Amino acid sequence: MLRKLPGDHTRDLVSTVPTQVVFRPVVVPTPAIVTILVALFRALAGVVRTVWRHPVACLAAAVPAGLCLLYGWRTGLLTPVAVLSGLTGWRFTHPASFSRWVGLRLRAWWVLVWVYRRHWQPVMVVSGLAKHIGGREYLPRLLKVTCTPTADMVAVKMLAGQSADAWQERADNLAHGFARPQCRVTVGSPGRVVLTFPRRDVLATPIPALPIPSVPVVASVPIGLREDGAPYLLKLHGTHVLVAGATGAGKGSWLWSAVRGLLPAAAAGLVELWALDPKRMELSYGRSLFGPRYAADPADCADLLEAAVTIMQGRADRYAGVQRTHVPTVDDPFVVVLVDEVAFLTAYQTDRKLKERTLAALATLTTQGRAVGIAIVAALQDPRKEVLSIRNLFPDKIALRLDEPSQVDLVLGDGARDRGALADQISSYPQVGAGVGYVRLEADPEPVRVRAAYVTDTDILAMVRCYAGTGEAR
Ligand SMILES: Nc1ncnc2c1ncn2[C@@H]1O[C@H](COP(=O)(O)OP(=O)(O)OP(=O)(O)O)[C@@H](O)[C@H]1O
Repeated sequence: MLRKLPGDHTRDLVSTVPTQVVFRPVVVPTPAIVTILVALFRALAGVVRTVWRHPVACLAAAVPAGLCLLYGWRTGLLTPVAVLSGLTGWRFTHPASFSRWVGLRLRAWWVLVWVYRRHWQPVMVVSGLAKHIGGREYLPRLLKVTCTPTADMVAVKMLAGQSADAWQERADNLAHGFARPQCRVTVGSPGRVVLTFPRRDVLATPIPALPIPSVPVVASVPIGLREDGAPYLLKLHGTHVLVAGATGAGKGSWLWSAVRGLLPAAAAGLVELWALDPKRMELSYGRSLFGPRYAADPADCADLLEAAVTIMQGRADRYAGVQRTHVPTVDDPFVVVLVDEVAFLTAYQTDRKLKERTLAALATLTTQGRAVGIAIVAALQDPRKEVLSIRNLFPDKIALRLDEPSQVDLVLGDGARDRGALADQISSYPQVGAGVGYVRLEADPEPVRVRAAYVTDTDILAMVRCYAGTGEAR
């Protein structure tokens, strides 16, 4: 109407204020039969849609109703009673499968209706994700809610032309709007985002040291848990990992969890664990696991790194034109060089020559080592470029508790904090926050929140008792 007669629209104006123009709706007289037919069609479409979307719920209502009509209310009542008793029995005998097939689905339906759909319009409008154009309101579409044991996942179709960044910037508004502690926004398929609202933090309490793998594992090592409760495996073979975190952030638990996971492979000769421990306070505790490949003095550390470079070059010469990737074997084991507080060897090293040797060896290993089976796992307190100029040579990064918001992007790369990596907000209370961090892998820009298991001194002593001598030169 307005498009056909552009001059007419002022006739329908009800009020204008500087920020808002309100139109009186245009009333078109319609014959009653048309209105009735439209209403009937809508009702029918609604019934078909409901049956299509919720077949089980419809069946659950239809069967007792049908039995009631055919055989009376006593028989009709029998079905829901039998179903309820069955469900109760299932709930108590197999809680895990009940939760997966029934509990979480019921919960998803309930939070869809009671939380997300009920508050959708006001939250979208107030957070600025809805749009008003020509007096009409356009809302992003709430597609589906699924529940995991720890979080609600809300799939959303964005408005045409909207970007995921706009949602990431309003993650805080969404969390408060739906009364959830946090909201993380991830990109689904084009035009869609998934909002993850954690209900309970599975990472809020320390995770005891994980069992030592029963078989040698090399590629991905069990480290701890992800925020969705799934086990977290850290890929080490074919990459290098930088773990950055303020003092007391729990960097040690990442290093020790990696060592613990690799011990069977080291015992089988498929992995060599090398340790550089300039502070002498971390890896020295399990020193006998590393045999002669342990160094604490900066000069010894530089020697050890150069020895790794020599191995790397030897392998590169042998592999050239023969093989392009490394396969761990007893003759060519996967070499994992653990470096605690790498800044002691680089930025804080006063001997310039030593510092240059160390940096050159680290840079050579991080640029050329992964294809020939050498990985560096380095821990660092201060992530500034002046402290570790080669930090970008580490493909995979982990940000544990950091002191300032700006440090998050320094560690994980631009935009990581906007994508939900709130490493500066991790609790400094060790019980709650030590070992917790955000992981950003080379292959995936979405940061994942993870907690490393806590390998205590007692666990390390037990590891030493079982595996001492593992690192002796073969
Ligand atoms: N994964 C963990 N879960 C629970 N508590 C932990 C964990 N990791 C470490 N802690 C606790 O936090 C304290 C500090 O840990 P840790 O020494 O590993 O930190 P750090 O980051 O290496 O600190 P620094 O850089 O000062 O050496 C430990 O003494 C321990 O009590």
